[in-house]
Formats: sequence, structure tokens, C-alpha cells
Amino acid sequence: MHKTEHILETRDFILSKTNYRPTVGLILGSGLGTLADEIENSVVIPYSEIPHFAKSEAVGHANELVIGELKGQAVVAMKGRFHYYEGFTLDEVTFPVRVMKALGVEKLIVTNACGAVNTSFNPGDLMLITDHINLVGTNPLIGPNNPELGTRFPDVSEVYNKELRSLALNVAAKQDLKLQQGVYAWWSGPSYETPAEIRMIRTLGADSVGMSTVPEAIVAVHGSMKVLGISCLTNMACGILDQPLNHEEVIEVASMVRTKFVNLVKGILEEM
Ligand SMILES: O=P(O)(O)O[C@@H]1C[C@H](O)[C@@H](CO)O1
Ligand SMILES: Nc1nc2[nH]cnc2c(=O)[nH]1
Repeated sequence: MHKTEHILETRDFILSKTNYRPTVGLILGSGLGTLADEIENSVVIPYSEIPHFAKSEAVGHANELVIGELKGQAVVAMKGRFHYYEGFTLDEVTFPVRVMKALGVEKLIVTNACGAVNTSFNPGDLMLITDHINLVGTNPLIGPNNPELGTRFPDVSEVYNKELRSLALNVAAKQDLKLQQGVYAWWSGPSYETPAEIRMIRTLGADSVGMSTVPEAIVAVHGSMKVLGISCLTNMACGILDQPLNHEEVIEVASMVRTKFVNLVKGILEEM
């Protein structure tokens, strides 16, 4: 359970570092952190300096909170996130979402690099997350509920906000950008999936699979935030192509699609 006093202590620490009062939060996944470099008049705070923040070691992540302005919005961005597979508790993984809410963030854009399970998708595609499937058999809200943060049994019938999704689709259309849509399955990792597991995940109804995003989205909805999820499909999931998977390919493809990803998110911010 997240303690209110910890959240407020961290909030006050961050507010002491910037005059911005962010209303939009960004969680930037593997290889997608460069968007944070475009934030103007930014204050950059290493996670190591932030009270109650864990310290991430994931490759392809920086570990900095960046606060400033982007396309007219006051934003707070996580350049680097915490993953369950790194051994963090789900409280540690999702604590930054609580802090964003306490800072005044009402809209959260969560991004990730993930594998394409739907064979009509291609590496390099961007995918708007329409819903998620939690395959990890645990939940960030397990444990005592802090009623100051949200209800005991939150509704998750619309985790990925319909209005924000249609806004994203409109922006993609204006940019003549092919934006896939699909369901994201959370697989703990750190091993990728076997071919049999990908066949199972497809049978269960998922279009993509990754190692993040779902815990953050659940906590955001628990805190009544509006969530938009955008995935960068960096590879065909295991077993679809006759080749092994590796993280270097994930980072390489994410950097190849960086421009269209950054332009999409900036376009969305402009219209939020
Ligand atoms: O933070 P995301 O979900 O983008 O990072 C994914 C999951 C692992 O960290 C890594 C696997 O290649 O990319
Ligand atoms: N679980 C999982 N995470 C990923 N992140 C990037 N690609 C993949 C993948 O194929 N599977």
C-alpha cells in the first residue's frame, strides 16, 4: 500500500524544484526516452535524488524525472521506468504514478516497447492500447487499500480512456500515420515468451505483449486518472519469425520509429 505521507513528501520535494504544475504525465518506455529531451524549460531530477523512488537498472532507460513544458502542456515525464522483472515490488513500480496524481496530473500517457502478437502488425508499428490482459497473476493494489487514494475494488471496464483514444486516432490520421489498435498483455519477463506462450497469448485475445504498463495503468485508474497507452511494436513476438529475440533489436527498432512516436505524442499533447 502506498502511504499518503510518502506521496506528499515526494510531491513537495518535486514542487520545490520547479514552478511548473504538471497536468499531463508521461511514462516513457525502452528506447522512447528521447521525447523527454524535447521538454522545454525543463528541470531534470535523477530518481536517486527523489525520496521514496526506487532505482531502475533496465537497459535503455535513463532514470530521470523531467518536468517542463511541451506543446503548451505542463508535463512531468519519467525517462526510464521501473519493471517488475527487475525485482521491484509493484508498490515501487507504481509509486511515481501516485506522485504524478498528487502533483495534479489528471492525464497519463503510458508508453512501452513490446512484441507484436497479431500477425497483421509489423515491427516499427505504433499501437494504441485499447485494453489490457494481466497475465502476471498479481496486482499492484494487493494489500490494504489506502482509501485516500482510491476505492477497494476499482472498476477497470475502461482503463484506456475512450476520449483520449479517439483524440490519438484523429491526430494519427492528420499525420497520415498508421496507428494500429490492440490489446496489450502483461508478461512479467525478463525472459521473452516461448512460441507456445505466444500462441496461448494470441488465443487469449492479446495483440501485443510486454513487461510493463499494466501495473501503472491499474494504479492510475485507481486514482481516477485518464490513461492513454501507446506501444511501439519493436519485434514480432517469439515464434512468428524464425529468429531469436534480443533487447538490442528492441532498442534499435524503437530508435528507428522515434520520430513518428515523438510527433504522435506531441500532436496529442497539442490537442489535449
Ligand atoms: O519499459 P518497456 O516495457 O518499454 O521495456 C520493454 C520491456 C523490457 O524492459 C524490454 C524488453 O526488451 O523492453
Ligand atoms: N514480453 C515482451 N516484452 C517485449 N518488449 C519488447 N518486445 C517484447 C516481447 O516480444 N515480449
